[in-house]
Amino acid sequence: ATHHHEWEISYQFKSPDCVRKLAVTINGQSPGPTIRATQGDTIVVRVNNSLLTENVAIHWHGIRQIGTPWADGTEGVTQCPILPGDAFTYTFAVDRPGTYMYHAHYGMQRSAGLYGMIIVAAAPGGPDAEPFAYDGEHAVLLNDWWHDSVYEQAAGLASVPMRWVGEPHSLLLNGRGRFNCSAVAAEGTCNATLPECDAPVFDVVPGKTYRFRIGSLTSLCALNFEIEGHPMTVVEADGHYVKPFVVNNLNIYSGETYSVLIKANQDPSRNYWLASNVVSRKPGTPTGTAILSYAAGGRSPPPTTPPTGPAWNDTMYRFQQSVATVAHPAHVEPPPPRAGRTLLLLNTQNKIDGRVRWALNNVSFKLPHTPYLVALKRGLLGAFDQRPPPETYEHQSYNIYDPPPNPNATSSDGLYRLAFGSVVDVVLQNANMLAANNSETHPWHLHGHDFWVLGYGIGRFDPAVHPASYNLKDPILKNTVAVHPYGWTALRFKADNPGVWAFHCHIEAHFFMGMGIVFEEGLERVAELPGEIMGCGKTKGGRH
Ligand SMILES: O=C1O[C@H]([C@@H](O)CO)C(O)=C1O
Repeated sequence: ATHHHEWEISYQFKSPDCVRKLAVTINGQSPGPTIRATQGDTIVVRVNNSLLTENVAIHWHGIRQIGTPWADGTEGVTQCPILPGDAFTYTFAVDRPGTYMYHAHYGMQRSAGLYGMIIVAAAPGGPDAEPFAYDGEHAVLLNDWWHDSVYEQAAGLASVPMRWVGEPHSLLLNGRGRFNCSAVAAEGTCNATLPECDAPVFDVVPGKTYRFRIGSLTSLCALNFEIEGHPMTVVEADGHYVKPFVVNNLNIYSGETYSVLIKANQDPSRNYWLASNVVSRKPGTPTGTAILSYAAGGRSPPPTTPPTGPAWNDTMYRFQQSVATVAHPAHVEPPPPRAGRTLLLLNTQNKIDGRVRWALNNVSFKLPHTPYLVALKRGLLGAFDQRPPPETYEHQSYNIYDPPPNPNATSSDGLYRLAFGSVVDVVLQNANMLAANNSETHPWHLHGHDFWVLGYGIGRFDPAVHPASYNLKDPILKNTVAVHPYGWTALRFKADNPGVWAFHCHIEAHFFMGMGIVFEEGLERVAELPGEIMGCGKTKGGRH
């Protein structure tokens, strides 16, 4: 089946956490409408940009875009942005069942409210049929939210000295949160009685089993999600079935999705909290909440205090969940036994011309003005730096526990060109930031592929030692993975999807500050590019 959607992108006054703010909306909504389809369907979304003075581009997060690399929606990589007044049609297949998301991929626009969920049902009776059963289903999309505009945030990040975005004002569940209005200075901008910021309610019937699809598109925060009194069995991660394991609460990083099963087996005379809490950074934001409602409890808030989650700085707790996430025994897709090429990427916070930036092997990423896909197809060699970025760093001598000894870095828009069909390993090594005694969690997201997660460690990655302990038996396939503080994460993928693909930290501020790279593979196999991805108005695609 083909599903057609007509979207109008516009600014609207919204009060997701009871505080009025301009948000980028889809057909007046933030989050936007959930896209629902069945595996094998085609999605057609015509995006009309009514932002008046602002460009837009939309990325379909977790959808591999096989055969449609120009529909990945990554401004500067796969397309020119959609200009105000223009329309752009994204057409792509959803070839795998699972829980996915979409969001703006232009500047820091995702943080302005342009995001939503994609839910793809398994083809009935097919090889990807779900290896678990449930009676009902709910979806929870997690986010963090600031009252400052993304322009204030971006300008702050690019300033000397940098003005960091700081901790979010609110945590949102399905686009709703609740700010304490007494803390808002301006009269009339906070209204706690608006239905728009009422806690979302999820109904359950006693005795039944529910699937919760949970996604996070936070701009900054790693989150811990909990359903008070209801242990969760993890069954899906990023569209892949997981060997089931039970948690009382779930750590989820920006760009990840999970499905969990819960049994509605608690005292049905009351309600229970859904709670999201900041982890990995010292929390400065109240718990985000929603209500699990057994009918007898009506819509009323639970009688308890919302759960506050595990200790925010318990890295090993989160590490253990990462390691526990492996492929379901009946759905193991073994990785190729070895890679033809290995990239060792040191993640550091640096300074360039006084600006705080992030770098990989001391190169900070900047997006080119001409999208790579177009530049490469047309042989426009001057459109970006032709020198490939470095494949490794001084891994034997670099002390990841110290701030960078030489914080200076260079910036580049060069990319890694991969042999089509080759197997590539990437090891992401985390390190200390500019300030002493701190290393953050970075969720890395790869476009156009799922990768096998071969291993995690805390400390210095040693290429002579650690590959021997890789999980080649049942690694999970994912599109987003955490690199823990002072840790490393090893992943493997096949460069078998012709196109140009971004790979970056999914923290909005960090990609903006240069924390990403780009891969090209099989460019000669990319079909003729649709003119729509280039230029604007009547000159789009070089038409005259
Ligand atoms: O890039 C970042 O900058 C701040 C901090 O290092 C400086 O304020 C922070 O927490 C980041 O992740």
